[in-house]
Amino acid sequence: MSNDNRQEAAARPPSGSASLIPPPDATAPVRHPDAPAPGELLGSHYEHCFGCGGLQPHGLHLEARAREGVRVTAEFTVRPAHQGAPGLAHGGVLATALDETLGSLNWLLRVIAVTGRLETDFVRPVPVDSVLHLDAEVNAVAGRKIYCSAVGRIGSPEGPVAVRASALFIEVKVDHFIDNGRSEEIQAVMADPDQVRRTRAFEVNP
Ligand SMILES: CCCCCCCCCC(=O)SCCNC(=O)CCNC(=O)[C@H](O)C(C)(C)COP(=O)(O)OP(=O)(O)OC[C@H]1O[C@@H](n2cnc3c(N)ncnc32)[C@H](O)[C@@H]1OP(=O)(O)O
Repeated sequence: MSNDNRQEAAARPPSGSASLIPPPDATAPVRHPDAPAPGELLGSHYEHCFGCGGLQPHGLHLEARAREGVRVTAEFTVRPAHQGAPGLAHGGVLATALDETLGSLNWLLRVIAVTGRLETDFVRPVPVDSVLHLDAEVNAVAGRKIYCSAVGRIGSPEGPVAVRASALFIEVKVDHFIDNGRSEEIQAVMADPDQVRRTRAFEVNP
């Protein structure tokens, strides 16, 4: 793709399916009064998470930071282990970085929500050793449905757009994990007061 065509693609709004368009009765997202302050690092929701967990040796180690409103930013350094084509990031890894950044918006709403749908536009290849600057926000909420979007830019927050995503997150109860997760990990989490505290931080009515 030529540079002109890439610029045009970056300027285009993401082409989303109908289920990613908020319904007419959707409302603006509300930042929870106890949400982390703008500028604060959000921390990991689960230390073994592939996206953000510090104890996950194969993970992306994303660290998201709260911003004003219902918005977060994160940086992701593309390592050789993240390659798809020679010297370039794998698209699935980039989608994971977007998914994790979008998931961290949970901290600002203080709800527990999982990805129902994630649509990604890959606008430009991302070379190994690039730092991808991710910026995600919640656009609207309708009942349990959280409509959000994210963009990733190469090299700086003002750098060229490489990826965009639109997503629908669905609010769930803690039981979603207890009922569906492997019992080994669920029991380990429940026995760890720090992990219980982290999970509680997402709940509006703990
Ligand atoms: C402790 C904090 C944890 C934070 C984790 C963040 C990590 C990063 C984010 C992730 O990667 S999460 C992991 C990947 N996602 C999943 O594993 C979710 C798997 N899917 C499910 O468990 C269920 O399908 C889901 C909970 C999403 C929905 O099932 P439910 O039975 O609760 O809801 P339901 O199917 O009734 O749908 C509720 C509404 O959402 C809509 N919906 C659900 N899935 C949709 C979908 N895929 N596309 C469009 N709309 C969808 C659905 O149409 C409906 O709309 P209406 O209320 O208007 O009728």
